Amino acid sequence: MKTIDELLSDGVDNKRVFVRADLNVPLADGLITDDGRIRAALPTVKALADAGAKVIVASHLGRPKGAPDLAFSLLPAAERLAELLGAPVAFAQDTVGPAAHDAVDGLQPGQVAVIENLRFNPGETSKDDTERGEFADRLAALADVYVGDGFGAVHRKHASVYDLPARLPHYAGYLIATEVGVLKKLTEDVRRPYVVALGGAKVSDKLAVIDQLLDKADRLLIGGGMAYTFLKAKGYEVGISLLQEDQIPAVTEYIERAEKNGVELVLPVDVLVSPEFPDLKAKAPTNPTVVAADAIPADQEGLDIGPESRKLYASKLADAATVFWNGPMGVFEHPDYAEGTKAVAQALIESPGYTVVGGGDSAAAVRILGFDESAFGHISTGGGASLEYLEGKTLPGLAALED
Ligand SMILES: Nc1ncnc2c1ncn2[C@@H]1O[C@H](COP(=O)(O)OP(=O)(O)OP(=O)(O)O)[C@@H](O)[C@H]1O
Ligand SMILES: O=C(O)[C@H](O)COP(=O)(O)O
Repeated sequence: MKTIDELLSDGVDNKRVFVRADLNVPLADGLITDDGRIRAALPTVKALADAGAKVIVASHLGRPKGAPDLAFSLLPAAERLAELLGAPVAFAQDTVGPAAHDAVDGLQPGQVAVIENLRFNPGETSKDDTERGEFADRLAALADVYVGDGFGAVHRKHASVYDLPARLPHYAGYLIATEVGVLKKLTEDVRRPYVVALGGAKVSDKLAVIDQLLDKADRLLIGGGMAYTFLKAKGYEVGISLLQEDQIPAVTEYIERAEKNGVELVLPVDVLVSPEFPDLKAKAPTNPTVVAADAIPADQEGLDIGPESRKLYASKLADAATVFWNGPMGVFEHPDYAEGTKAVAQALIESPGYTVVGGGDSAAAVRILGFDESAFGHISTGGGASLEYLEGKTLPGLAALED
């Protein structure tokens, strides 16, 4: 993989450089609630601008349906990028149309433009190679060189991630180089005990990584919405908690394999329950009840790990030499259900080992809950991407930068 340093040493003065970043930041009422991914894009954008390139920054935001939808405009991200760069950033209201070409044509060496959300075009995410290729051709017309730096999206076989680099000289940006370096350590020469904490809501997305980790990790802590599928597989009732019924056979096999492989699989011993999902906007108090994990009432939903589980998980993290954590332990967006996630974050901070936070919502949770980012070994910008890397999958956005 050629890196941006090679590009910079060859010289980029006056060249149009397309940077595929991941500026997919969480928004509430049009305001960015966590700008971590924009800050993570800065080293590459700055280095290129400082070297005199005309920098075109492109990204997706959310999952619009292949057509313009202002709720998913990249404008707030472009404005934040300008603030962080301390320099004006042009914004094009389309992606490959006249506005994008005007914005690029108007760039002087050292200036930056952001083009509108790539996913406003059906070609970006199309499963059809020709449709994706046609969109990639139109993107390629904007630039002379491609820099892949959107680590959070490298697991997507999308036009700007996979097809575009094949059409331009391509290089990996600083963020991708850093992220891959860290994850490589976890797959190659991990220091033990290696403890993995998994939570969040997307059980089916995370099953494949559990499958892999059963051969690699020494201890696996399960929390968040996915814990209830495990508790159900153990024969407990889970009330109206998040449950992926169809995954129970797979999870049952994992529980058996963990035992066989000597992997310690740790499940919550108590949980916080409530009759309904909390209002994440108003955040009104909900008076949750603590119940044992095997005694969840039929009409209640488990929304966080309980106080005994918090202590248990912290103790299981205390002697780790390496920790990988992905997915919040509860519905941390509501203060009544943030304690489990806080306890795990705190345990990582106190851990003497090397700690990696695996992206997406967990990284946002760390920052939103007020933890100091520098207290963690590495906070990845990619949730799904880091998990797929650990699964050992070929990631389209990395493969495309390799040849
Ligand atoms: N017990 C629970 N019931 C329902 N939802 C939960 C529960 N615990 C956590 N969540 C939700 O899980 C969501 C995060 O899950 P997700 O799987 O997306 O995490 P992630 O892997 O960090 O993020 P990403 O996939 O975006 O990188 C949060 O919005 C949180 O509210
Ligand atoms: O948030 C993410 O994990 C990345 O930006 C990828 O977004 P996606 O899951 O919508 O492809």
